[in-house]
Amino acid sequence: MALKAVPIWVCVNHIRTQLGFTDLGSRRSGSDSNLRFGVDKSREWECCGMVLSQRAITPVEDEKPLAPRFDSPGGADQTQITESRGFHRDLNSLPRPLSATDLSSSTSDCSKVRVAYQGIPGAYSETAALKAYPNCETVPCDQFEAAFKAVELWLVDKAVLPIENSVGGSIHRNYDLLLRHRLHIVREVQMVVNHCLLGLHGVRKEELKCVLSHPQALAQCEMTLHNLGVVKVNADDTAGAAQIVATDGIRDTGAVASARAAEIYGLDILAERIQDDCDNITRFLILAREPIIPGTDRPYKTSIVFTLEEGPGVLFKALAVFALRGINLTKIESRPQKKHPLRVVDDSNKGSARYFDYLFYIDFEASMAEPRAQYALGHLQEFARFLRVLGCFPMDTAL
Ligand SMILES: O=C(O)C(=O)C[C@]1(C(=O)O)C=C[C@@H](O)C=C1
Repeated sequence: MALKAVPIWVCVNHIRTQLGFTDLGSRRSGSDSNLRFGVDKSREWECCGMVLSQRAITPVEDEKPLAPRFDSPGGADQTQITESRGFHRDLNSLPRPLSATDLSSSTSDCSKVRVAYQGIPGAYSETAALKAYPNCETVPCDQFEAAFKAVELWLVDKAVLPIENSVGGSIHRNYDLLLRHRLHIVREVQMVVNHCLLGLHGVRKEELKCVLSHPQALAQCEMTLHNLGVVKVNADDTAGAAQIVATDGIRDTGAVASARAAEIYGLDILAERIQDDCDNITRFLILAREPIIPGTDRPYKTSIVFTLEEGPGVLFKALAVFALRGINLTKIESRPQKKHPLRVVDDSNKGSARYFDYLFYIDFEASMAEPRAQYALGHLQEFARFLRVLGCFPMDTAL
């Protein structure tokens, strides 16, 4: 497998303190892993340096060589040197370093952004993409996996991913995808989701026998659908359900979807705001190939994932690194480690014990530009077996 330098490589000096740590097993300190109130600053910087070297190079399967340029007397030599190291062959072709202007423009001038989402036009994920980037071009994908791949293959700039809902809870599969892929969370979007019951023109809701929708949407309308006495049928996404109802033309089948989907697929809205909780909010993440440069100009959140050793109080210690620094946690999620779901711990007196092995996902309210966040992660690194920063991004405070 070839190694290829990605654009982030040139940004590393600008984001020294802000990026994630990966695979920290080999760096763990054998010394003090007890809680303490201060940390050694030099150590924090050291671990960031380690991260940068790991983040600078991403393995790719299909490296396309850059054409060498000989526009200066030293050009050929320079090209040979960089080629032999397997890095950039042409330093002039490197992307320019990101600046604070890039960060602010990425949220305002969105005209050329292409955003992949799972579903078809009219899906809530598409609306979330348009909320984040009002002038963006939305690109439908059949699966979430395809949306991730579209970003990785440079077919689109970003992907939007529903991650949790105020009624249905976490979308676990999407947590797993975050870890499996190497994209960065660059933004979050919180959106009120008002579900409608849709049907063919002239149908009354009492006539419906069957209702199609995305499982999350069906779960969010559990009581309404139960009271209607309909059979719930899963569809890939809410807009896809509306499309099926429209194209199949079955009068006793409805869909739970958005008002926008009703308009797109020419269906009647039989009932509005049918979700069980009127404050039905879904949180979406926007993912990109490169992280943003975190600031302190507004409230930021940082998302991390880590694993811990087995033992009493380890999770307590992990969470205390934030509490000790007055950092608020907004989310904690645990997922099984799919490749190593069980950990065997040998206790020579009592034989070996088998434990479920977990990944912990945490969102905390602080920017990686803040020393307290850097210290907290340096501290966590002391007893985490693995730690990765999934992204640091502005909090969505507008609803
Ligand atoms: O099916 C859609 O329209 C989606 O965008 C998916 C999705 C989800 O996965 O949670 C998004 C928002 C709503 O919570 C319901 C469904």
